[in-house]
Amino acid sequence: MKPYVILSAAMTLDGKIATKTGSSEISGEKDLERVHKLRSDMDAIMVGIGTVLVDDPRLTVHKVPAKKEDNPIRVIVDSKARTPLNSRILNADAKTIIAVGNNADPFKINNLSDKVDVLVTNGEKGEVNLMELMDYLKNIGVNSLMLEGGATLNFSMFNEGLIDEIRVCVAPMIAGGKFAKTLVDGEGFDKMNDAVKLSFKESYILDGDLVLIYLVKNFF
Ligand SMILES: NC(=O)c1ccc[n+]([C@@H]2O[C@H](COP(=O)([O-])OP(=O)(O)OC[C@H]3O[C@@H](n4cnc5c(N)ncnc54)[C@H](O)[C@@H]3O)[C@@H](O)[C@H]2O)c1
Ligand SMILES: Nc1nc(=O)c(N)c(NC[C@H](O)[C@H](O)[C@H](O)COP(=O)(O)O)[nH]1
Repeated sequence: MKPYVILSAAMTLDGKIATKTGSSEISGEKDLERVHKLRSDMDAIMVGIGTVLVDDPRLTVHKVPAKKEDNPIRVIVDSKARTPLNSRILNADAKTIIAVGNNADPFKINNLSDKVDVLVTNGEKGEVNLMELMDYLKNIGVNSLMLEGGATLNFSMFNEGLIDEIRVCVAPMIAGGKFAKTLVDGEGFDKMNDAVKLSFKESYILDGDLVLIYLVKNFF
């Protein structure tokens, strides 16, 4: 069992979601409003620890008018319980769940547990078991989940067949750089035959940004 998962991201025309230094202001104002409306429509929002460490995101609805109840549950994929104790995702603006791996330091888990819910999962090599996390979320009533990156987590989620839909903003910019993060990094697939297949659903322009929506053809 799993929630319906929408991958939401903004990238430059050359597919980068951040520069090599981690700078990632890509969407225009109109597009950010679209993303925050989507946040308010979803039960939960998930990012990887890499994104928490670089961006210190709030993961709340703050670009369109909203009440506290409109904020989705925040889910962090954090194998080693490295979330800093002063991170904004630990504030009281929304419920937060931190999923860790089975090798995470019990002391760090305890510190995080004082502030938010911590779920210990049994993934390979101490990583977060994403299937187990999806099952847990669905069981607590999360029917829709917005995946907001980053590049590494996006690949794992595709690799395990857990993404249903993609909504990506393509901004009229080129960032370049072989060390810049792309929409999907991770190990990648060996053969184009193994690439995730998509079907086009919709596209539109918001100021200069192109919004593309695709459905994932899952064969799992
Ligand atoms: N433009 C956008 O839409 C957008 C959105 C989100 C993030 N970003 C950018 O992406 C960058 C961060 O991406 P990233 O790839 O470094 O980090 P990430 O956010 O993808 O986090 C990856 C980390 O999660 C942990 N993890 C635990 N279990 C895992 C599993 N099963 N699979 C994968 N990861 C697992 C690992 O420690 C791994 O290194 C930042 O620069 C951020 O600004 C951009
Ligand atoms: N759609 C989109 N356009 C962007 O230009 C951008 N940088 C992100 N990136 C998403 C990522 O998860 C960021 O970390 C949060 O957007 C941080 O900001 P918040 O405080 O949560 O609003 N997403």
